[in-house]
Amino acid sequence: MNNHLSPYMQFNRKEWAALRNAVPMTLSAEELVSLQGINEDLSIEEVSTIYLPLSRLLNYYISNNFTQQAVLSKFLGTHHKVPYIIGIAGSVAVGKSTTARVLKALLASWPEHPKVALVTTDGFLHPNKVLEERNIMNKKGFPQSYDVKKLLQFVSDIKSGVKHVSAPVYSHLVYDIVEGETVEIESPDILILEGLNVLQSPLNSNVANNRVFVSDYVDFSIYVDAEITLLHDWYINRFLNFRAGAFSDPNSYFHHYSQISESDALARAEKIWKSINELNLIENILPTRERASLILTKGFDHRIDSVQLRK
Ligand SMILES: Nc1ncnc2c1ncn2[C@@H]1O[C@H](COP(=O)(O)OP(=O)(O)O)[C@@H](O)[C@H]1O
Ligand SMILES: CC(C)(COP(=O)(O)O)[C@@H](O)C(=O)NCCC(=O)O
Repeated sequence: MNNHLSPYMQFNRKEWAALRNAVPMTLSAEELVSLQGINEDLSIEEVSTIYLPLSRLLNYYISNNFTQQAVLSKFLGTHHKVPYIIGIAGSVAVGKSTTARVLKALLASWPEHPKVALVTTDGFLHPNKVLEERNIMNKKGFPQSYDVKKLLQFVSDIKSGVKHVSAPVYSHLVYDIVEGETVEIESPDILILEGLNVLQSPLNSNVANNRVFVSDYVDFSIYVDAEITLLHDWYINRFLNFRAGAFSDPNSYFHHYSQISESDALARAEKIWKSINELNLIENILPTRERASLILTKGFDHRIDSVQLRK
């Protein structure tokens, strides 16, 4: 059902899936296997019902953008080619990185084989050392925990056509920035920028008098949404999975949680969710949802129930 006053066209799962029929799409057996490697819980039905039509839609937008750039090149008499940036935002544990990795694989499998790079904004968090000095370890993921200036410089370099750009790396397992590790970006056609802050504005950033937003550089933005109770469950599950994987790895931040009882670890995870991630969602992430070009709303089991596309 479409509400005339809403800036979005609304599709339920069935309506969105039907769009796929208008443009037949197939994936090779090899491509399906490689997608399953991204996340073993990701269903292939979900990929073909939701993510394939989405990648098809993005393909249209991106082709259109590249055609416009070719027009500009003709007009200016120069070679004008700038990467297309797709932003993916949403709560901690909603599935941003899984969505980003699926889209990366699908976009790269088009016949044109565009070069797709993926960067997560976690890499632009201040290292734990700085968060500790500033006494904001309990604000990790909040606007003040990011080096926004560095992040803006990164996206600005990409959009200015700088050929070689590098981004710092964050590890969930180490629970910190990995010193000396970077992702190297070499003139991609498409950059997927994933993180809870990609739609945030200077109003909640830590750069005084800054008038530029990360989203100013984003061509198409996706907000992945779900009810808080589901997000809570997905966060706790992921925490317990990290804990289970950390029993034998003393370098993992979660190793500590593998040394205490499961119920104590669970109580700790509940507390972190409530006092940090849920609070951040309500104060800083959810208010950015209506700035997105597209909203994917998940239900039980990460199944996408509805899609809203900006008119
Ligand atoms: N489409 C999906 N189907 C099944 N499980 C998923 C899906 N997307 C994410 N998950 C699971 O949900 C949890 C959070 O996903 P993740 O991609 O790490 O979220 P985020 O990057 O938003 O923090 C992980 O345990 C992941 O395996
Ligand atoms: C590093 C993060 C801010 C990033 O979020 P994500 O990539 O999981 O969406 C988050 O995972 C986090 O560590 N939050 C702080 C509280 C905690 O969960 O430990």
